[in-house]
Amino acid sequence: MKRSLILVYGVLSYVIFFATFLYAVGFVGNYLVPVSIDGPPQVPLTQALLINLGLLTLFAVQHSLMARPFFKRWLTRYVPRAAERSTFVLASSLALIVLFIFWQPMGGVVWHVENQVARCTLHTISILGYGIVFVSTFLINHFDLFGLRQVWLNWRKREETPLEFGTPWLYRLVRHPLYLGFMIAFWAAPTMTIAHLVFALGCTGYILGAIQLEERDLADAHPEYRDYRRRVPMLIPRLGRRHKGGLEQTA
Ligand SMILES: C[S@@+](CC[C@H](N)C(=O)[O-])C[C@H]1O[C@@H](n2cnc3c(N)ncnc32)[C@H](O)[C@@H]1O
Repeated sequence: MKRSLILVYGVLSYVIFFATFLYAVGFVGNYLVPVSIDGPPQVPLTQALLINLGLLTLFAVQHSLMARPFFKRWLTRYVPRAAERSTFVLASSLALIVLFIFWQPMGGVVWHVENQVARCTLHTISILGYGIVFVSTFLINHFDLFGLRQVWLNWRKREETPLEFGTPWLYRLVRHPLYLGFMIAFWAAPTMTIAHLVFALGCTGYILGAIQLEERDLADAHPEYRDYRRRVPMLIPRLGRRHKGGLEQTA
C-alpha cells in the first residue's frame, strides 16, 4: 500500500511538473497561455521589479537548497528516500506556479525585431533551446531526474543504484547543455521587454551560481569530474578538433 502510494505520488509530481514546464514555455514566449511574462503593467515599475525579483529568488533558493546533499539527508528523515526526488520536482513546480501567478508585467521595450523572417528565426531558436533542454534530460536520465525511476524501483522492491557520471553527446561539447538550452530559450526573444529582460538576467545569474554548487557536488561524488572540467568548456562550445570525451583546440 505504502509503495503504491509513493508510486502515485511520483507519477502525480511528474505530471504536475510536465504541465508546469509546458506552461513555462508559453509564459516566457507569450504563446497560447492566458497569463504570460508580458502584458499591461498593474503596479508601479519599482514595485513590479521588487515582486519579480522576489519570485525569482524564491525559485532559486528552493531549487538550490533542495538539490544539496545535506538537505536531501535532512529531508529523508521525514520523506521516504524513494520519494525525495519527486518532492524536489513537486516543490520546483509549485515555486514556478507561484511565479506565474504573481509575476508583474513591467512594460517598456528593450529591443523589438520588426523583420518577420528574423522574428520567426528567433522564435525557432528559442524553441530549439527548449529542445536542447529536453534532449539533455534524456542524456543524463530523464526518469531519474524527475523522480520516476526512484518510485518505480521502490514499487518493484528493487535497490536504487545511484546514477553514474556520464558525458554522452552534448556533454562532450559543454558541461551544462541543459542550462545552455534554457539560456538560449530565454534570450532568443524577438521582442525583449523589461520584464522579460529581468527574467532572462535573473535566470542567467541563477544558472551561473547553480553551476558552481552543482560542480562542487559532482567533483566530490565523481573524482573524474575534475579532469572533465579541465577538458570540456562550461557553456560555450569550443570550435576545434574532437578527441575522446571532449574537444581539442586547434590553436
Ligand atoms: C538539472 S540537471 C542539469 C545538468 C547539467 N548541469 C546541464 O546543464 O546539463 C542537474 C543534475 O544533473 C546531474 N549531472 C550534471 N552533469 C552530469 C553528468 N555529466 N552526468 C550525470 N549527471 C550529471 C547533477 O548531479 C544534478 O543532479
